[in-house]
Amino acid sequence: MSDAYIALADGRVLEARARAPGRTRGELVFTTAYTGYEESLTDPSYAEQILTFSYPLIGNYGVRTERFESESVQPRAAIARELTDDVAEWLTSEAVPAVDHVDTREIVTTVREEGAMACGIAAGPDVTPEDAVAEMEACEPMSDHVDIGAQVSVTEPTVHEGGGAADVAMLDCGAKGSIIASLTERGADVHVLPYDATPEDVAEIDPDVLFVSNGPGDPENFVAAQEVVDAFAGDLPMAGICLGQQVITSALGGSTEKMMFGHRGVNQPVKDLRSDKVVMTTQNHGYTVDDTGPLEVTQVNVNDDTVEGLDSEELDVITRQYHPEANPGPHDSLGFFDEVLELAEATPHVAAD
Ligand SMILES: NC(=O)CC[C@H](N)C(=O)O
Repeated sequence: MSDAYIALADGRVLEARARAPGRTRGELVFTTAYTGYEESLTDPSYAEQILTFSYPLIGNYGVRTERFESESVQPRAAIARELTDDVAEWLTSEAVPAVDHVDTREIVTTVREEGAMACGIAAGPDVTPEDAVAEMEACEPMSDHVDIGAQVSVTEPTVHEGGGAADVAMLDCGAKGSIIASLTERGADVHVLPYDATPEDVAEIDPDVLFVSNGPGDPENFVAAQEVVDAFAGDLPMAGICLGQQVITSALGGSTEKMMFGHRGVNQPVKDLRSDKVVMTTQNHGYTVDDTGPLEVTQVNVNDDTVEGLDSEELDVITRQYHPEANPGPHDSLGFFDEVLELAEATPHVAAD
């Protein structure tokens, strides 16, 4: 008898071992990252998802809060071939269900062939396969989580001082801590605003650059952030990472679409079209820009040609689909933050009309 079950939308129920008890549901995704489980498990972009690790052993170098990207565990549940006691205890204390002793290759190939899908988990003494199926059946599509920003954003404006080299107004749609740190380390003061901040809130800061953070779910649901981008387009330099790229593009007249299973890992090759160089990048996204609107494609994914970087000299915009802050992952693309600071210093302060 198993003490954990994973129910998939295609009707299968997999047996597993409970490592942190509970019942839950979410969109089933996988990451191929072989390190960085603490960063992934605290990345707010994983809200409402169940994260499968394709790397078989997760937890082999402990759990340290210095490596966290936010204050809590963000995916609804974790699945691995083998979770160490350290990770199991951490997830138990955070009340996030976790299971292991399951064939994660089967889960990964299923998601690759059928797409990210609804999933239910039931773990702990006395659970039944039907419990997991009931969870899976109650799982809503990601785009139905219309106010997902409220789960991951600050509720009050917060300032992170970096020395006053520039004032960055950041719309916090679920920002990773290391994105803020990458800006403060370069001397910027980062004024973090709630995901539903208004153009007036941004104008009050009188920033040098508007930054739209990463975040979970469907970018089309971040309506307030799109309104802010629209209000300042052409007047204020802008930058964004991941959801930030998607929100900026949509607000400027482009559009996004859902990918079949997305990109999650630390070895995604990205080609810069201007220098012809390829760098390795960290990624975590399930949507992609399909119509770039007024923005020009500067970087593409070598595997599938999806848009990885955009800019507009006229509008003073630079964005990345991947994660240049590289937590976890290769440091090839850290220079993006220098470009953001250059953008910030290039233009005098303006206020919203
Ligand atoms: N890391 C992110 O910002 C993810 C963006 C968006 N939620 C997606 O899945 O595409």
